[in-house]
Amino acid sequence: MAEAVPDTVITGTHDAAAVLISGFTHDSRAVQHGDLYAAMAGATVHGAVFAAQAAERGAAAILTDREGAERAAETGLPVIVVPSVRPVLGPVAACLYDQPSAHLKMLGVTGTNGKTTVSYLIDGGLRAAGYHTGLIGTVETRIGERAIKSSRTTPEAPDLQALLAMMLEDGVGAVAMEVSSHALAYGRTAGIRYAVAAFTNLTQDHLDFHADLEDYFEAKAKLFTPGYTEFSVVNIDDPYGRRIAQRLTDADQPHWTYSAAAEPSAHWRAAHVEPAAEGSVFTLIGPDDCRVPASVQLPGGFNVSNAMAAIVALVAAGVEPQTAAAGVASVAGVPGRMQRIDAGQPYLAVVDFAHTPDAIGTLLAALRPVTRGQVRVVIGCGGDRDRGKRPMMGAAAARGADEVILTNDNPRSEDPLAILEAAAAGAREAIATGAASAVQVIPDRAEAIARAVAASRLGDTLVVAGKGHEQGQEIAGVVHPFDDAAVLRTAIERSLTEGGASERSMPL
Ligand SMILES: CC(=O)N[C@H]1[C@@H](OP(=O)(O)OP(=O)(O)OC[C@H]2O[C@@H](n3ccc(=O)[nH]c3=O)[C@H](O)[C@@H]2O)O[C@H](CO)[C@@H](O)[C@@H]1O[C@H](C)C(=O)N[C@@H](C)C(=O)N[C@H](CCC(=O)O)C(=O)O
Ligand SMILES: Nc1ncnc2c1ncn2[C@@H]1O[C@H](COP(=O)(O)OP(=O)(O)OP(=O)(O)O)[C@@H](O)[C@H]1O
Repeated sequence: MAEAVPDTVITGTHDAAAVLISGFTHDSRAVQHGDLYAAMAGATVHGAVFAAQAAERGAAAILTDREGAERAAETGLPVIVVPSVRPVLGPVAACLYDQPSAHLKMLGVTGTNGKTTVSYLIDGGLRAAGYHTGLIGTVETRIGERAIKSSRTTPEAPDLQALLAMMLEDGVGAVAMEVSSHALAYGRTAGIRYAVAAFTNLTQDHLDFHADLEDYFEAKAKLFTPGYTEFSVVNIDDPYGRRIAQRLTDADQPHWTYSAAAEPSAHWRAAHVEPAAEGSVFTLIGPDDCRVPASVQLPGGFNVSNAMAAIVALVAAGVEPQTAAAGVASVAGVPGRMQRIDAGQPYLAVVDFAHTPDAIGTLLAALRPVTRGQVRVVIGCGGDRDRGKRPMMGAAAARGADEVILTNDNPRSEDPLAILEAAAAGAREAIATGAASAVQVIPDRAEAIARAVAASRLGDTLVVAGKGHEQGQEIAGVVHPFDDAAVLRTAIERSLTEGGASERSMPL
């Protein structure tokens, strides 16, 4: 390992060179017998504080920096001291697990919105091409048919490399994975070189973590450089995508651009787009007179863009265009992303994960053309995260929906009413400047959903947004079971039994 990481010093009373390492973790609470424990500086505490705990749990050695060296040495374990721990986590983990990603076709997706959706669509295309697949992202990690719940969008490097090693052992040939900006800023994917990386879009999010939008952009832009990827696929309908494409052109790096808005300069364009509540049909036009009939089972124009990202990435990874399009078309749905809830009600009911101002605006705009009546949205904002986006989310909801019910998302450690007030202020501001929306605040999420269901009529659209696939609601540090899809379905079923109005039993 000392060769893999420059400026490494190994200390301790043992013969460090002879120590056998069987696993690797950055969390003392997860240490297992024989693990290397990475003790690093965090935003709140230095991991070396937990060196003794790691030793008690059976750690074989400690990897740390100069700041942590003394505490780590007190354990009596061999200590590997590097200038900074985070940047070496990926290369060290890759080395310990024998470079699993070198034997896998890796496809990475980044962008503020669409990572999960595009990853699932890529997975569908890879399966159609005959691959045994792996999937890593916000909703779950999948190794073939086996699903493991995710706690991060992109796992920390030791966990990520361990997952890739498990995939390889299971016979996985290709992996679709989400690459978050946190992962790029922290180097969680260091040690992986992607065959293809795709960029969907960039709008405001995560400004609790990134200094500003430019810092957020530069974190994402890293993925589209030769050290990270062999080939880039970039959405040039997005202004930040255009900046990345320009950099790739200037540096003569291999890439394809795509545009759902039929931008003539794009390598890949969508034509003859037919949107419907069930999804969209379109023709994909690409280089060398390539014309592929394509479709996506997820409603909304932005899902045409997501389908394009997936098909183009698959083709860049060597999949035949027709096979890629057929695989993407075969994906029946993505948990909590434009997920239709059908319980026999005469209106469209959808659960969606939109939790940024842009995603809410895009979501509501996409639902408007497939709605004959009113668009109604139930939405809240998460606590302990980007505060600046709350009024913007309230405003986006008020501009896009006829009726907005503001409710709790995951307030976490914050005062739920203060979060709701910030979102309501944005909604009021939007109404003052022309948005024609009725806004009410119902903090209890189940009650808000029930009230929205009670108000919904034939031809309306009801969307419960913000929590998507999540199975819990975090209030004051406690996670209570809560599943938007289940709560919405139950509320609809109850309203149909209790209501009985003839209007309610009519087909959509
Ligand atoms: C903002 C952020 O990403 N923070 C990450 C950061 O936390 P931190 O710097 O505060 O760490 P810390 O609490 O000071 O602890 C320092 C070190 O001591 C260790 N420790 C701590 C306590 C203990 O008992 N034992 C122990 O070993 C920690 O594992 C850590 O290595 O380092 C920790 C260890 O690597 C991460 O778990 C933690 O992710 C937190 C939990 C998190 O919520 N991250 C989110 C925001 C995130 O990464 N999200 C992205 C994107 C999502 C999206 O696109 O929507 C994702 O990829 O999931
Ligand atoms: N291409 C897109 N453009 C704009 N909005 C989108 C796009 N794709 C999805 N969305 C919206 O963003 C929400 C989140 O989508 P998705 O989970 O695929 O993105 P993500 O990047 O993985 O987000 P996260 O990392 O927060 O999970 C969706 O529920 C939808 O409302």
